[in-house]
Amino acid sequence: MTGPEPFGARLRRAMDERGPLCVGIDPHASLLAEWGLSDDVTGLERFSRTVVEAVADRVAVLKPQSAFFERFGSRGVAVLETTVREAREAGALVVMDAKRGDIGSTMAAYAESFLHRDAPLFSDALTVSPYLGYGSLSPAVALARETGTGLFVLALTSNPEGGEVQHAIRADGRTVGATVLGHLAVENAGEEPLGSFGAVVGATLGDLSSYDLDMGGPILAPGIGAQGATAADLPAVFGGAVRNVVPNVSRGVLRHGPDAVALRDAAERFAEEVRAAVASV
Ligand SMILES: O=C(O)c1cc(=O)[nH]c(=O)n1[C@@H]1O[C@H](COP(=O)(O)O)[C@@H](O)[C@H]1O
Repeated sequence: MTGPEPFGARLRRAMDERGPLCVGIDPHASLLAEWGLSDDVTGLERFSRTVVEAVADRVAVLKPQSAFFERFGSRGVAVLETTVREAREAGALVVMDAKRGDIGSTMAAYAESFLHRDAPLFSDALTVSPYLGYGSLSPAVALARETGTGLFVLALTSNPEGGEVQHAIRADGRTVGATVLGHLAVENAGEEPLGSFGAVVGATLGDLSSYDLDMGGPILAPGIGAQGATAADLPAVFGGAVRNVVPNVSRGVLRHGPDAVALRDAAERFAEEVRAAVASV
């Protein structure tokens, strides 16, 4: 096979070697204050560097939340560029959480911003919204295939408001969320050991046995910690698909800063709980 190694294969290896935990880099103003940092670019830079130095050499995935960097304009985006680069250099895969979604021709530009090899914000994967129609994402799918990167498509989100759209029943009797999962199954068909086109499915959602989560790609599962889910919930929520789950914890880890050792210990506790939960299935 020619071309770069696909994201799904790289992610599977990282999950096997490091465990599947994803730590979110979400520099909320309230966390900057708790860490004794100023709510400005200097505080943002210190916060992000501390998280990267504490955990990027041990967790499979880091997920910077773009909004908390964009808040500071171009200088915040420059910090985001450095964060992505340093996290990748330390061996973590970076999922850029920017939740992009637009009509196809504009979607192509969003994809180039994060998934083109020469982009300053080049990341291993990007979160995207399919709610302008799944097909609107096709330029991002095409570029991801070319550059060996991936997408995480919002399917069943962790927030309580998501249901009015995602659980809505279409004319064919399927829910909108199930339809998104179906598109991803087609995208990932035949990809071994794991497809590159993942779904975002909240860990907060309870029993999802009415959904076919086995769509051949990874499942990014936010909601553990601050939103109330625990690692122990994962088997009940995801069933057999739990082996493809990348659980995300942001504030649940970040609130242990600014001490790097405390951050690392918190991430390792979550990683251990996740390992035990996955092994129980
Ligand atoms: O795509 C996401 O990452 C995401 C999807 C979703 O359904 N719910 C959700 O919480 N997220 C993100 O996951 C992170 C959760 O943060 P904590 O609640 O602090 O662990 C935030 O960056 C959210 O934007």
